[in-house]
Amino acid sequence: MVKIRIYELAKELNIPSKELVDKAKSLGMDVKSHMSVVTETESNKIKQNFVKKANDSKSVSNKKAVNKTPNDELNKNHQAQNKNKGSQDSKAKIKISVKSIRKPNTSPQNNKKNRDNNLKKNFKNNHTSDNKNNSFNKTHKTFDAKAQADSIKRRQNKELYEKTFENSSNPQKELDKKRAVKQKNIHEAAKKIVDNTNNKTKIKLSNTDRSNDRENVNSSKYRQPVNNSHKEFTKPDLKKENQAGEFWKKSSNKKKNTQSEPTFNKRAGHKNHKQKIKTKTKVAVTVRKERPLPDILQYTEGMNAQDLGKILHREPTEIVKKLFMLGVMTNQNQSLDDDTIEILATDYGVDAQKIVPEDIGDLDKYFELSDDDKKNLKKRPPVVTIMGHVDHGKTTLLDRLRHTHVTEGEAGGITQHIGAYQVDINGRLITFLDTPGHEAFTEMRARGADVTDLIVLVVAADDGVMPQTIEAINHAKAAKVPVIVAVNKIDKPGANPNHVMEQLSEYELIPEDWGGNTIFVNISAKTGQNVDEVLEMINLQADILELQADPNRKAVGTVIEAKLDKGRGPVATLLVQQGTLHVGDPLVVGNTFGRVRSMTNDRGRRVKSATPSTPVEITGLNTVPDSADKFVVFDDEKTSRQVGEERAKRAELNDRQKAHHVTIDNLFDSMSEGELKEVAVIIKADVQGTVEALRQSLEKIEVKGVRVNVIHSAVGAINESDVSLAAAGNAIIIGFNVRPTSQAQQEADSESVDIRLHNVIYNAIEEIESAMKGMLEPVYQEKVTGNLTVREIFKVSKLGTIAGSFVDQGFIQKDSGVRLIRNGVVIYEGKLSSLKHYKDDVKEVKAGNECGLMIENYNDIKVEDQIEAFIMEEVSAE
Ligand SMILES: Nc1nc2c(ncn2[C@@H]2O[C@H](COP(=O)(O)OP(=O)(O)OP(=O)(O)O)[C@@H](O)[C@H]2O)c(=O)[nH]1
Repeated sequence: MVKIRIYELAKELNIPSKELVDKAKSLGMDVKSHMSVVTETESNKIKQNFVKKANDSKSVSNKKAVNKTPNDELNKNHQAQNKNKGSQDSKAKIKISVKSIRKPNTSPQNNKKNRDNNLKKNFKNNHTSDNKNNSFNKTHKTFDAKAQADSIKRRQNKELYEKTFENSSNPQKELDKKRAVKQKNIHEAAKKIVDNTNNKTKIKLSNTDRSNDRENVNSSKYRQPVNNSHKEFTKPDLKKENQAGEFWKKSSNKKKNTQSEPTFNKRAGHKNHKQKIKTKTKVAVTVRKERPLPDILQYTEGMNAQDLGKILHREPTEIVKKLFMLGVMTNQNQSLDDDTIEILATDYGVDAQKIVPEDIGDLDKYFELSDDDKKNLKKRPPVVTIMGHVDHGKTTLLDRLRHTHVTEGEAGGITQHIGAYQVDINGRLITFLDTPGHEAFTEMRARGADVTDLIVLVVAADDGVMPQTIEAINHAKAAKVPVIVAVNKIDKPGANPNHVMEQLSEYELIPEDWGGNTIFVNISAKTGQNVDEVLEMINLQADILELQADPNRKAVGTVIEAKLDKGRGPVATLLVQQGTLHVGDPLVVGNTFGRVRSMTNDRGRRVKSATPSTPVEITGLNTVPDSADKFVVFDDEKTSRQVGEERAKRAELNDRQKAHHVTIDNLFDSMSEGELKEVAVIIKADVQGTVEALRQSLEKIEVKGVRVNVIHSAVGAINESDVSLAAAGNAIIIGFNVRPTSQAQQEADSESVDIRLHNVIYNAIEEIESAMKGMLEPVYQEKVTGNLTVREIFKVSKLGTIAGSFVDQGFIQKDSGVRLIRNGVVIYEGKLSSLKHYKDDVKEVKAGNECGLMIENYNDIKVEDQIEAFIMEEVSAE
């Protein structure tokens, strides 16, 4: 037996299952639900029952169709309506859900209202048709049931809708809350940015700001201008969202230069975040608050607008603008002269003060005594150098002094050669430089170290004045150092001290006994006779010289000698000239620096300090200095390092430049620069007669303001001593019938000493004279070269007046000066602008020729005018 389920049958009959269940129950069938089964018979019974109903209604509708009544129309409409309604309902199901998602503003109440209206309408229509037509009533019942089902569905949907929105109302509220918080954060962040900008202090964002910003950026989606507050709960409409993102991106970009507007999407937000930082940086620069001007504009030479801007607390552009307004066209990097800076300062209403940077590399300034130093001056031992001719007994005398007064009384004391030593005579110290002879002395002088206070000139009584004696005298004179003459070897049988006195008188060393002021002591270095008297005389002379120094200040002095010791490193003998040198003192020595690590005196004893005129050997320098280098003690090692390095740098530069000495070629340059008021000359000749003749001739040369000073003249070859003297005294060596020794030539080359060799006296004299005169400022003299007569005038509108002239006398040149003379009166003086012979440009037109000439910037030339042509000629100084 075929059985059929209620819902299948309902489907077949196109009626709701429930209606069918009810019907089946009314027909007495055992049916409980739509899942209940009915037999085929029962099924047919139900079908028949429904078909009958349907036929009934069909017959009614057919009848109505024949007599088309308004009710039919209405029914038709009703059916159509219902049909539509059905489809609308099904759509409504979707619509509700969609609407609930997309258009939450369409409130449930509104929906309910609409649906109720529809229902009412349906009821109204149905009610009307019920009154009119019973069959319709039956149909209505069907529709009524359907409407009920729809109603239930709608209710369910409504509940679902409400439930959904009820549930969603909480997150919505939370979102609203969050949104409010984010909004607040944005405002705070914005406020911070503004504050930061105003304060100028903070360009970069703090972490907090950044995190806030990030949040703000994220929160931007909560700030969408969407009226539909439920949008977040729908399936995102990506297209729209992207559009919105683009919108916000754009709008954010637009607002980039104002304040940051959180962007829609995160990436854009991140990008914008960076832009925000940039924007803030930019803003911070532009709204920089001006700092007050300083009271004084302290500037150094060559400052530019940028440097001045920093000092004045102004933008360099402002400085440039201001200078422009003051009539100075410049840029930010261009150096400004002192006057411009002063004017600028005045314009700003501040005082200008130029600061001359201190030359840290200059050691000489530390040798100058301040007023304080002068208050502390105390007597100091004299520094003595022994000079004299070979074998006259210099070394013997030094040894005698050393052993008599140095090692004496110091059992086991080892005399150490450190280049200088001190002797004690009656409680007074005398410092002797240990290298005898004038070479070392001159070498020191040549290097700018005048450490010697006194010279002891040793002359052997049996030998008399010899060439090196004279050299020594000249060196002493050049150094302006007083001389004490020690006439030595008086113990020798052939000794003749008086003869020595006589000889020396010729060199302006006249004994006191003879009315002069030179101290003479007759001694025997070998026996020690009168050696102490020499020492006493030295002290006497020192008293006359009033040798003083300030022992309280920081030490300065000179290197006597220096070497590299294998075990101790650089070792230098220093002569303290001012102040007191202590172990541990940071110092600069020449072009090196260091700290006094150890200090030893001339007797090999360790000492902790050294007072003025004391020679000490020190260790602790970085490199070996040169003899005659100066040393200066500084406050700290940092400064000494700085100065030492600066000096080393300069020395390197100087090495590259050749030492400048006076030569015949640069003689006049030196004279006109004011370096020279006298030309120092050394004369060496083959015979004494020539030496004298040259000396006298040279000394007679008369050139305004300058004279020749023969600092040394002697017979013999030009030797190293001559060269070193010339180097020290900036002298020119003139050799007559003599040649320099190879060593002297080498030294002259290295020291750039000019040696001039002659064999005709006149030539030697003329060379010096012309060198002195020839480089004088050139004097120009006018020389008239020709006379012309103007014979014709050609006036050319674009050029001016061309004077057709005849050269009566001499010549006229293109670069000649011309005078236009009319009736014996000079009308105009100027230059030619063109000179032609016929149509050709020429350089010169001679007498007897015609020419066409034009005078520069002058056209008032008339026929019969005379033209005088002249040139300026250089004439040599008288
Ligand atoms: N009789 C005598 N001989 C002396 C005296 N002084 C030096 N002599 C001797 O003269 C010689 C030369 O003496 P030095 O002291 O070497 O002379 P110097 O001037 O130092 O010589 P150089 O170093 O060559 O320049 C030596 O043999 C000495 O012994 C003296 O007073 N009397």
